[in-house]
Amino acid sequence: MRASLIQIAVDEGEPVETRRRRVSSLVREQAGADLVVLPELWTTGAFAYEDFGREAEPLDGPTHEAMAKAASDTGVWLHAGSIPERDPDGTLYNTSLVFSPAGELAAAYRKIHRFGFDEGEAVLMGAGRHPVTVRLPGTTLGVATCYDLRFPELFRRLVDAGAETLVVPAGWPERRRSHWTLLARARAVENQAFVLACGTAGTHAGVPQAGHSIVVDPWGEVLAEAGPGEQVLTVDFDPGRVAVTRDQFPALKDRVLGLEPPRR
Ligand SMILES: O=C(O)CCC(=O)C(=O)O
Repeated sequence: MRASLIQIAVDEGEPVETRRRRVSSLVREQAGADLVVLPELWTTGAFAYEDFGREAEPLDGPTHEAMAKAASDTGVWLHAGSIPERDPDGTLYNTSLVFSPAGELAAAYRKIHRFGFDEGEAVLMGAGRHPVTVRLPGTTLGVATCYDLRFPELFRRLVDAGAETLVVPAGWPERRRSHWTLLARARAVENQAFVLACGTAGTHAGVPQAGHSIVVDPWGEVLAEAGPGEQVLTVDFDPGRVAVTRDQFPALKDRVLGLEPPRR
């Protein structure tokens, strides 16, 4: 299976519509890939809080339209990263969109863990409630977004639902790059799954982005890692390695569920 992670630069100064066209072209350049992955909130930038409301779109808005067409023109599965989605009731969500090679929306995932503590996304957006998996020929994706990477219990739910390839679009800041790499490897090792984590480059809202998109195998080895700038990271991997790893080192089978409360 071939995956291409498009680590787009999100800089202010580039109008959203220009970036949408540029990203569409980059997706079309990935013909021959099976799966193309984009980062989190690449229309606005994950830290451009003031733009969330202005650029929010309905699920079937302009990014949906452009990405559905890019996926079908290219004949790839497209994890189109996330958009600021405006629900008909007015609530904003950080919502990831996954398209089939026919350009159909295969899944929408509203980010469950919102980042920002008492500001930004955490107060401006609603929280998703539903983990999401997507069945592809050859593997099942489990999707999560950026800050979700810090919450292993979500990934366990995805694995329990059959996920073998964990896809994490992000807008991770340079300041905590060491956490990004460490957590991507940890989620791969503990879940014995591939992790495809696609970040952004550039600087927006004064926050330099880490880049360093990364693909990790079920043994925790890094198959490919991007640099800090705009880059397409292409990697070939064998989804069958998940079953082999889980069979040869069956740690997942040793999980003990339903423990008693801690003794004090
Ligand atoms: O957890 C972090 O350090 C970064 C998270 C983040 O930037 C996000 O979820 O948008």
